[in-house]
Amino acid sequence: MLREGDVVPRNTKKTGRNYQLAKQNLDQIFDKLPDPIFVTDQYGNVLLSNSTTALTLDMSLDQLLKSNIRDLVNKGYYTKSYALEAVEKKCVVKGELTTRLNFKQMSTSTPIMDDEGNVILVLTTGRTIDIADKCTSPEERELINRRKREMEYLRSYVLDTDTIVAESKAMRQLLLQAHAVAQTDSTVVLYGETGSGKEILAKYLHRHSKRAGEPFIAVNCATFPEHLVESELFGYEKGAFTGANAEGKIGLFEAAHRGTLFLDEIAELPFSLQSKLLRVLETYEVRRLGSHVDRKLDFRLIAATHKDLQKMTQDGTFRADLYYRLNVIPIHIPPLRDRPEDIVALSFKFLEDFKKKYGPEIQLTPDTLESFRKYHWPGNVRELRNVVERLVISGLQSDSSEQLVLDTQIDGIVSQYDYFRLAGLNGTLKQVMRALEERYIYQVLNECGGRIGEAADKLGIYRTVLYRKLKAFERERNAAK
Ligand SMILES: Nc1ncnc2c1ncn2[C@@H]1O[C@H](COP(=O)(O)OP(=O)(O)OP(=O)(O)O)[C@@H](O)[C@H]1O
Repeated sequence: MLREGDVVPRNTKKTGRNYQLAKQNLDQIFDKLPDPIFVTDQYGNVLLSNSTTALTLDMSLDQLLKSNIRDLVNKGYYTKSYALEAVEKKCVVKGELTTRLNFKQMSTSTPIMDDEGNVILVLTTGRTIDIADKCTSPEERELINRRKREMEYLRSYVLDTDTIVAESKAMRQLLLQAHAVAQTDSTVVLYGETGSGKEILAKYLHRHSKRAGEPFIAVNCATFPEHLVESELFGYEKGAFTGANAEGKIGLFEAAHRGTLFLDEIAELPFSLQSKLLRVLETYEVRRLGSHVDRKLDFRLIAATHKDLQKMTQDGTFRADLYYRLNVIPIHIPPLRDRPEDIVALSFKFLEDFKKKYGPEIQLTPDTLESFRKYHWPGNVRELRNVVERLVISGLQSDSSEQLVLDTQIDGIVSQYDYFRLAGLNGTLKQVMRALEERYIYQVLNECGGRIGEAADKLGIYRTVLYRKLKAFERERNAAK
């Protein structure tokens, strides 16, 4: 951060490191733009674009980047192309067009010329026109408004999934490392406590890799019953075993073909399957259960765990050969309590997210933030997100009762006085029971220092059930957005 008296380097020469950084990250800069944008060559081939453009056309960014504008017009993705007109006329061309998903846009195409005045590139930007107001019939207006809401949702989805808060030095370095690693095809193991951000980082690696337009398949090895893991991973042929789907089923390895396979909780993979996984990673061939044919696949593997895999190899619970095959690039995500700068930045991010969703004017007081910084966060970022959401919902801010709620959350001191109101518990019995269940689970996790197995024992449930519940809490919140 700049302080008074600091000398700000002036932007006189376009040779500095930051300029190079900006140039190198042009793809990302494009992708952050909330409006459609693309660059084509003189033949109409799309060279650069962003996810928003792809969304208005109902296609993936990768598909778009392999397309030609003339073909897109011929196939009805656009009603017309100003980019092609700009090549012909050699001047800026503007006008309205409609995309396949019925988005009306004001499009501006600007040609970029070489020294001899030949068009070499065309930059096209679009602004979605608010046509809802011009519609007369209520049905038409409703349809368009619905499309707009869908578009807003997709747009925020595209932008939000990419947002990794990295304010602490440790996380910044980690993201730099991740960015470099994303460009390679090496196997990565993400180590970190539950809720510390392994999956969001795996998605980041995928989105910044050459596989970005292909599938990202996430599999939690702890949530499959042992007898199902093999058929889920490898798939099976028709009638391979009793109870199998009559049509057969494609496995998750195959589903990840050309993309990224994310194996979460890899330490929970049954020992018998570890050697099978190793074989796949050595040959990149899989054979469905009940089949005699090996299928050649191409995917990148990212694994994650909160356990010490190396120690497990010494204990004999994890195959050493698989460990060495997986552990090509280990990335360790520090627990949230070790990066207080992120606690604060994440709190603000989540507060903003939830304010958009729930709308109340709410602020985090310095006391709240201080108590956040001091807290142990056994459930890491996921738990912080939950706490901020509860705070926003209960609307308890800048008075003494808010501190009580936080104390309740953080130190397990339950005040009997008007507990339900202060804790923001209301609604149907089912809703209150669910909220209490979630809170209790996090309290026990806290008492167990974040150790899932121990917490599950204490709660009297299987660890797989506990995982499922934690994921379900998150899913429900996402669905409620
Ligand atoms: N640095 C971060 N910036 C923004 N959001 C984050 C960050 N880290 C984690 N989150 C959010 O916190 C929640 C938990 O993260 P995630 O699912 O990636 O954790 P995990 O380590 O994979 O958890 P588990 O071990 O339980 O599978 C998600 O909602 C995720 O989006």
